[in-house]
Amino acid sequence: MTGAGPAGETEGGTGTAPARAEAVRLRDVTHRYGRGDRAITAVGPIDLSVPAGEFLVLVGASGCGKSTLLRLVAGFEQPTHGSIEVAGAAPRPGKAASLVFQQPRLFPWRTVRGNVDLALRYAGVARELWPQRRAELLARVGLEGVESRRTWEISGGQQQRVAIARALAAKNPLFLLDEPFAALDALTRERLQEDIREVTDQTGTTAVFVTHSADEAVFLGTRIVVLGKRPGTVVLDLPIDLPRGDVDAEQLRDSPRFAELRTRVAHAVKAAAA
Ligand SMILES: Nc1ncnc2c1ncn2[C@@H]1O[C@H](COP(=O)(O)OP(=O)(O)OP(=O)(O)O)[C@@H](O)[C@H]1O
Repeated sequence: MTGAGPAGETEGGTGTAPARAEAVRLRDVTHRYGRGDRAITAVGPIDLSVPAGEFLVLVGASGCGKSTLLRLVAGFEQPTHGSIEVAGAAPRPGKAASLVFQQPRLFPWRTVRGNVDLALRYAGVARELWPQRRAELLARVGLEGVESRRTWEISGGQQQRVAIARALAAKNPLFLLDEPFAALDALTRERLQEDIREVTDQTGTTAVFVTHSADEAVFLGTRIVVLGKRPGTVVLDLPIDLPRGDVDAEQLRDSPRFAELRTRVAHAVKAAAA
């Protein structure tokens, strides 16, 4: 990775590993809402480079501009200043990335099957391949056996799994996730954290994930960026050196290194918000 903001603290090696392709690049990005006296600067200036395959977690106090940053990367907003590239080009709304929000945003009149099939249709998958792809996706997110249910007949955690399956359907190399597990109970949240960690590791998907939780950030991220209070700039850019791949999640959460990193992140968030 490269590029904390000028005031930011950056950690990590000097980089002898071969350079990975750049999934996302923000150059001197600032975003303001409104005009004149009513204008507020939501975020920036920010310089950030996200290599392909990284799981970047954005943490920061409420209102510091995390969601704004995600919307900019998704192409839903144009930065007031600076530039953004996703895979080397300006982000195209709806095409740049797959998005997962706090609310699953499913189509309630459709079944689980119908919701996933719609995503496959949007992704341009040939209809004859849908049953096989759908089965793969539902197995991947641990949702076998509920295909025929309407979305209101399954739990909140299952609904979020459908949302993740839909996001995976597009085979998009970039995932943007805005507090996707915030509304779930602690146990379901932990299970989904484990699943999204595994799925992104296995598929090599680049992720930018927004959360308020230092715990969630340390468990998920290969790198954590803490934003200061509005307008958010990078105050800490921390590579996470916890093991990836086939790990025992419980052991990982209980490890001294995990606790150390969690404290570090929590302190940085608190100090930045003060
Ligand atoms: N569409 C908008 N129009 C005007 N102001 C906005 C708009 N969206 C966000 N803001 C303001 O920009 C600032 C940053 O908001 P944003 O939602 O990006 O922060 P956040 O860090 O994601 O907050 P939270 O953690 O509470 O979700 C806030 O002051 C917010 O009120």
